[in-house]
Amino acid sequence: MYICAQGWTRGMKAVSKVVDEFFEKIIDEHVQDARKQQEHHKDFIDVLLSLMDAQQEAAEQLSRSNIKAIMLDMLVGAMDTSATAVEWALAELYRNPRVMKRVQQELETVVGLDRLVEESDLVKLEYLEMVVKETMRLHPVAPLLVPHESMEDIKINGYDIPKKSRVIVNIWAIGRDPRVWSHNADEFYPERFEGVDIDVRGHDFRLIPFGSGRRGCRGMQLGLTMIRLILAQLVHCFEWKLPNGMSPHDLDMGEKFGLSVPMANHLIAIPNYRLVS
Ligand code: HEM
Repeated sequence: MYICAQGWTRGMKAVSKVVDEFFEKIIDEHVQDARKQQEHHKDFIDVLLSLMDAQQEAAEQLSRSNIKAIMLDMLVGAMDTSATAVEWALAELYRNPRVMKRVQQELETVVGLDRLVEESDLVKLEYLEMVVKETMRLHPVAPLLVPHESMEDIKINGYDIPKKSRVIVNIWAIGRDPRVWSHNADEFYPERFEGVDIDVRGHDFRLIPFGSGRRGCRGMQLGLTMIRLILAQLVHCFEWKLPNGMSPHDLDMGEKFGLSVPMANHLIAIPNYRLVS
């Protein structure tokens, strides 16, 4: 018999029960809305439910448990990642007042100071996009992606990688490699992306914060939009000050290592409203 001394199994079962009830409630609400044929915008759960209904006769049917598993995947993938990226971006902006000024100037030119930034503004905010890329280069949220498995024997750079090897890609190291990013690889310098065709969408292996290929991040578009919009709104609406006369150079940029890498000590700053009304 196995006894879990720390009570982890019991703890995990309790968490799993709470999460399961939460997902059940969301699914029930969607089923009821669909029954009442209420006019509403069809979301992700509606689509999964209609697939489940359409496949009732099929051999491999999508079940309610499958839907809950997909919801859990989405929740886990989405929760910390965007928040961590925004926090790193803000910390770098504090440490680099020149870059902060340029982001604010771009926002003043494109949006002005009498309304909030909207999602439709994002395409015009080119410098902000460079700031997000530079943040993801130096502070990838998942620095080792997630472990992959090679499907075939392959040779890369003279190394034999047998089929079924566990492959871990160190994008943290790629992002700081001077052979890839030149002598100022450790510097936060968004201008390095000016006029250079490097995106974060998995096409260019120098910068793959969302991974690449068919196991790449499913929520990349949502994640990118959230990071850009939240960062733009925070910088546009507020002037930020560090507490107790702290200098930007005293900021602790230490990392807390895990599957995702947030700041070791969370950023604390004081906002001052800066819009006209
Ligand atoms: C800043 C935001 C995000 C970052 C940096 C990020 C990063 C990643 C990375 C690195 C992977 C592993 C890719 C690989 O190993 O090749 C991944 C997988 C995944 N992400 Fe994200 N993610 C973000 C936001 C989101 C959001 C918002 C969602 C969902 C709404 C999401 C859902 C997923 C899912 C479902 C997977 C697993 C894909 C699979 O295994 O097939 N992610 N993400």
